[in-house]
Amino acid sequence: MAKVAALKGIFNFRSSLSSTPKKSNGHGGGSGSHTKLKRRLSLIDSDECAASKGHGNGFPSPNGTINGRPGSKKMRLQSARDAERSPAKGHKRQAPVKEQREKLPIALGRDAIVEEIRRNDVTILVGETGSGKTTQVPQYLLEAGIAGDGVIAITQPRKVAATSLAARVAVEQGVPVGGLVGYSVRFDESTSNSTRIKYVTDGMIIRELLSDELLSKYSIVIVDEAHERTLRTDLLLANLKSIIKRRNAGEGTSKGGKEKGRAQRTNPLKVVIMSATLDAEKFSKYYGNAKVLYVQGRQHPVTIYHTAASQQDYVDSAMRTFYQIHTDWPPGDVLIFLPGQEDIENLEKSVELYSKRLPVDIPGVAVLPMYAALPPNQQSAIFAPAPHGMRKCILATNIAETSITIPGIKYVIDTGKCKEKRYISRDTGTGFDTLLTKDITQSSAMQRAGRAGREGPGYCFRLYTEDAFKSMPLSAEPEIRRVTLTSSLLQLKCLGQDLEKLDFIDKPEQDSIASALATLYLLGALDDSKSLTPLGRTMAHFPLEPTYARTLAASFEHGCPSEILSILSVLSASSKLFIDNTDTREAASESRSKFRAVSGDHMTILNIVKAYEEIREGKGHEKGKAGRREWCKRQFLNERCLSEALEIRAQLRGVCERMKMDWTVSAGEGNDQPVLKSLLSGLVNQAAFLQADGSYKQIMGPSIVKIHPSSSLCDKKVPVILYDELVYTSQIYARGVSAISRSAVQELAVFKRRHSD
Ligand SMILES: Nc1ncnc2c1ncn2[C@@H]1O[C@H](COP(=O)(O)OP(=O)(O)OP(=O)(O)O)[C@@H](O)[C@H]1O
Repeated sequence: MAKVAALKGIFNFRSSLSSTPKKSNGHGGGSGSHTKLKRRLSLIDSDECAASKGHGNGFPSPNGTINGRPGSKKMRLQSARDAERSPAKGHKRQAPVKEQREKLPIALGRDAIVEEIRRNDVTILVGETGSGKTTQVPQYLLEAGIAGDGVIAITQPRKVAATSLAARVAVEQGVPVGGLVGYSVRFDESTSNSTRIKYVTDGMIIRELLSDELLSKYSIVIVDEAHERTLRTDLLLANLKSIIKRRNAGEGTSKGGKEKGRAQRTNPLKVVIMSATLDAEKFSKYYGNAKVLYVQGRQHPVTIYHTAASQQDYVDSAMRTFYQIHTDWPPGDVLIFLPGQEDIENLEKSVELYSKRLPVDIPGVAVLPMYAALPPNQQSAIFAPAPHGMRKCILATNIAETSITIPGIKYVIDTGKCKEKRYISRDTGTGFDTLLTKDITQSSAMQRAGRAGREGPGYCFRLYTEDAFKSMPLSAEPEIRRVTLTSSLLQLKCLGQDLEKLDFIDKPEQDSIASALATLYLLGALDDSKSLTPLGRTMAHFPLEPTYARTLAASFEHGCPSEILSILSVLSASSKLFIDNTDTREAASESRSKFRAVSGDHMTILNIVKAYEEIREGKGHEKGKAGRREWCKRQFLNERCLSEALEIRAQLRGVCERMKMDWTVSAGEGNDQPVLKSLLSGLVNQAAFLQADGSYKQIMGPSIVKIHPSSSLCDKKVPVILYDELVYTSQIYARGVSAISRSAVQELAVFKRRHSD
């Protein structure tokens, strides 16, 4: 015990975390160490995660309740205490899956849910996190025969949720994944003719619309986590609305004359909208007053703590809170929510550093990062049990916020921050998305807390005050109102639909629509009458942003798809290739000089990919994974980016093959011009002329930009540049820069004249 006390001294919890509890939930009688923690944290009871809560939280009123497993507050606290008294309980052997299924709160409402969905075209189902919506509802519907001969699709905003849910439901059904239960996510599918329950990302089902506009193979589409309001979910909701009208004999809503209509139906569609934190009324109205069902209760309680004062340095607070849990609390893994990769990497280093200083009688820590840019095999590592005797500490972005159950998680630490995509408009009428760190919403906070308490009682430590929680907006602004619509507009054009006319739950801004139209016109995907061109149709087949899809299409004209695929794969990876900061810039530049191409950064990227491939093939001195990592480190390159890029490239090559486009064609060693011309076709909006004072002026915009110090062209003066992105600091910098030829500039000038006529 003396050792532990000394350890706490090292971490020196802030006074804001050391204040007296504001309000106790009454389960303070546990171990001495637990009492100490309570003194440091302001302890409040969780309303939004409590077992029997059905109202008072801004969500469902009990009126529509069809099911309940209403544990009293006393009962909940009792079970939490039990867990603390016998720490081993957190790791107890799970009951057989059949028993687990029957114990879920949703199980009591099974018949009522099935009956309501049988009777209605559209049903909205709201139930607490962990009540069993996502895993059970599809199985109930299949077992009740409601799906007929069709497939039941369950959409998810994220890949990892779709694949892990399919795995879980396959276990529950006692079948292998890809048989009765399957999944389909970007570039990865596991289904067969016998698949009847299919977990699918919202992006994939939108893509399926391109080949089957009525989604005719599905008899039921369940839109899960609808509260997230991703752009793709909103697109799907709008399409489902019109598909129901067309497939269900023109009735469209869940009310009125349906019995008569039903007799004439051949292949009707049912839609179920689900979430734990949903504005049910809004969705109900949107679907013609669709029926709303509430599933009350959660299987295990989650106790929530807020800090007494706000935390300036959330990464540091997360680290201290983690070690407080690790040294004081019973066994159980910890999930920490952070906004992005950079914070995750920083915290990973700190947690690992301190774990080496733990006294011998304190268990070790297994730190696992979890963010979108990680390769799938590293993402799935979080689902494996911690090595014997260790505590798992998962550092995640909001990729782990909804839907998933991570075995072993008992504690959640919520920093209250996330990254949100936002559209920055330009005066040219076009714009781009950028990621901004911001405070989360109440809905996110509840979802994050809901990742604990899935296998037993859980605890959520919020690194923000209760007042801060109360002043958060209930849910995020729908993506359709804040991100660029270019990609979606292109997909809709392929479906023969008009973004302006589609019946969205929230309409997009006129400016965003105009900007998306302008960009697609510039890229040649639309003609003067806003109609889709054959080029636009080809572009839509590539799972790339339209600018890059245009570049790829152009590379086939210029005879260099092989090179362009390598470059675009790096640019499409979720993390940056160059590890770059002011301190190491000179050393990095020197060690990378051997890859440097005269024309600039794009050809340099190509040289790096080629060198990395040789290392992977074992041609260098560096062997194995560790050797590759060491090689990258020496050149200040990010290995994660390169390995992800090779995966992306393989997937894109597959798409080209399916479209009978020969991606093996190459311009040949040192032949930069075709590659740069192809890039210019896509990045037409991202070019600038040299000015007399050495700065550059955008061709398609008003801004004066400088070349970023990290660029290989930083101290060169070239007549025209094209760039990947602009970075706003004290001035505007162009990053990822290449020099383009005068003839290419002339082509661009002609293009610009034509555009402004
Ligand atoms: N992979 C898994 N391993 C172990 N148990 C699981 C797994 N997936 C789900 N469960 C169990 O099933 C319960 C219900 O999960 P499900 O995802 O269906 O709930 P939900 O109501 O959809 O929750 P959410 O709103 O958070 O998505 C979990 O709380 C957990 O007990």
